[in-house]
Parts: sequence; structure tokens; C-alpha cells
Amino acid sequence: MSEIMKVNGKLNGINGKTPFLIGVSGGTASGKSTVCKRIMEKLGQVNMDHTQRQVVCITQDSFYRELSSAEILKAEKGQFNFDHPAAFNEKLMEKTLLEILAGRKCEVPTYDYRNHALRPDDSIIIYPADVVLVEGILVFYFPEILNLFHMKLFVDTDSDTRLARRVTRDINERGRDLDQVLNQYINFVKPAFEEFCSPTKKFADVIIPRGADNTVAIDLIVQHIREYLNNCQKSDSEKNLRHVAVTRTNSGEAHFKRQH
Ligand SMILES: Nc1ncnc2c1ncn2[C@@H]1O[C@H](COP(=O)(O)OP(=O)(O)O)[C@@H](O)[C@H]1O
Ligand SMILES: O=c1ccn([C@@H]2O[C@H](COP(=O)(O)O)[C@@H](O)[C@H]2O)c(=O)[nH]1
Repeated sequence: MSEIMKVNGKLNGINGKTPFLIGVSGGTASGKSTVCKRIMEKLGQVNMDHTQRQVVCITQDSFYRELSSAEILKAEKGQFNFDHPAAFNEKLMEKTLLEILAGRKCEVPTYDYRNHALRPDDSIIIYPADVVLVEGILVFYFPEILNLFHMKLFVDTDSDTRLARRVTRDINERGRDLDQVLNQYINFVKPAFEEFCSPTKKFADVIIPRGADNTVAIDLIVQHIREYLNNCQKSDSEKNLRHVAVTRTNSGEAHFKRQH
């Protein structure tokens, strides 16, 4: 296997398929996952076998670090700060993204929000793809990770809307009660958004106001990705043609010229 090297924060000299890496950031419940889902839907990637997908999506939540028992007790009372950069294992995230950029198959655990823990037994296999979407509140916070993205999107949804959505989602899907959601939001989520997430908006290439409601922005992004995928397909078939020509020449059965 070739060694993965970085020059100026970008990959250099790697073998295999190097995907186009798109970071999708924004505050909690801004619609990051929904925007990624819309992009995947519009590109016809959702009802497709995982091994065949040209576009895949992963979440930063898969890189929450393991908590100690004392931290889990705090988390159960809504007293652990999951919005601080220290809550993440950014080194593991960087390593995984480098593997993905090197065109290697990776395994990424899912996150269990009810138990505040990763589920390694329920991991997702990320097969080599042409485009990889990486969504999360702090994907632009760590410079080593920020520098890996070829395109950066920031989902900018008004904070009242985000809080309203978070309350509903956390109660219905993440096993929380109202007091817990509001206390966690006031004590950790909102201050951390202002200190760590919001300042990273300046790194974005495209800001998407109103998230998934902004179909114009989503269509433009989808168009850009579609053009990229078409170019990938063109260069793949050119590579295949070259391969056929060289193989036949080597076998001595035909005398094609090497194509460039
Ligand atoms: N445009 C929208 N209109 C209504 N509800 C939305 C919209 N976008 C997202 N939601 C809902 O808000 C919640 C948070 O959205 P999600 O995409 O998971 O946000 P994030 O990934 O940023 O946390 C989910 O329950 C989702 O269904
Ligand atoms: O155990 C946990 C882990 C995370 N959270 C909250 O989740 C959000 C990030 O996820 P989004 O889908 O982007 O909202 C973050 O604000 C954490 O506070 C949690 O509550 N419990």
C-alpha cells in the first residue's frame, strides 16, 4: 500500500480514486443532514447499493470520543459539553478522511445519541466513491481537517428555527426531555456555537441560507457535483481505453499505440 502524504495540507502522490471531499457545516439542527440527503436524492444515490454509490455521506458525530463513566453520568443530566471541540477525536477523523481520500474502503461507527456512545458493532462501510460529503457542527474547526476539503458549505439557519427543531428532534428521536434539551442548549450548545462553529462560516465557499428550503442553492451545488461526476466518468472510460490498448500490445496479439 502506498504511504499517504500531505503537502500544504493536500494529498500528494496517492494511488487509487481520490474523491472530491465536501465539508458541510452549520449549527445544530440547521439542516446539514437534510441538505446532504437532498443532494444525494437529486443525484439518484439514495436507493442505490452502497458499493455502487458515486456519492457518499459521513457525519462528524461518528468521531465523538469515548466518554469516561463520570462523563457519561454528566451527559445523562445534560451537563456534558458535546459542542466543544474537545468532545471529538479529531485525529481519528483526520486519519479516516485521509484513508477515504486515498481511495480506501473504511469503516465508520454510528453514534448512539441515547447512550452517548459510538456503536462499533453497527458501523457503516464507506466504499471508494467520487464525492464524499462530510457533515458536522465543527468540521471546519480543526485546520488539519478544514484543509482536506475541496469545497466547503455552511448551512445558515436562523437560531430560533434551529432551537425549535432541536427540541422536537431531541425529544422524539434522541430520548431527551424538554428541561434537559433547554438546559443543554443554554449552557453549552448556544455558547459553543458562538465560540467555535459560527466563526468557521468565513471558511465556507457557499453559504446556504434556510438550509434544505433553499432549493436554488441546492440545485446549483447538485449541478456542480453532476459536472464533476460526468468528468470522472469520462476520464474513467479514457483510462479503460488506454488500459485495453497497452494490455493488447503487451500480449503481442495486437499492435495498438500507447494512448496519452
Ligand atoms: N427545511 C426544513 N423544514 C422543516 N424541518 C426541517 C428542515 N430541515 C431539517 N428539518 C428537521 O429539523 C431537524 C434537524 O435537521 P437535520 O437535517 O438533522 O439538522 P442537522 O444535521 O444540522 O442537525 C430534523 O428533524 C429535520 O427533519
Ligand atoms: O451524545 C450526544 C452527542 C451529541 N449531542 C448533540 O448533537 C449535536 C450535533 O448533532 P447535530 O445533528 O449537528 O445537531 C450537538 O449540538 C450536541 O449537543 C448530544 O446532545 N448528545
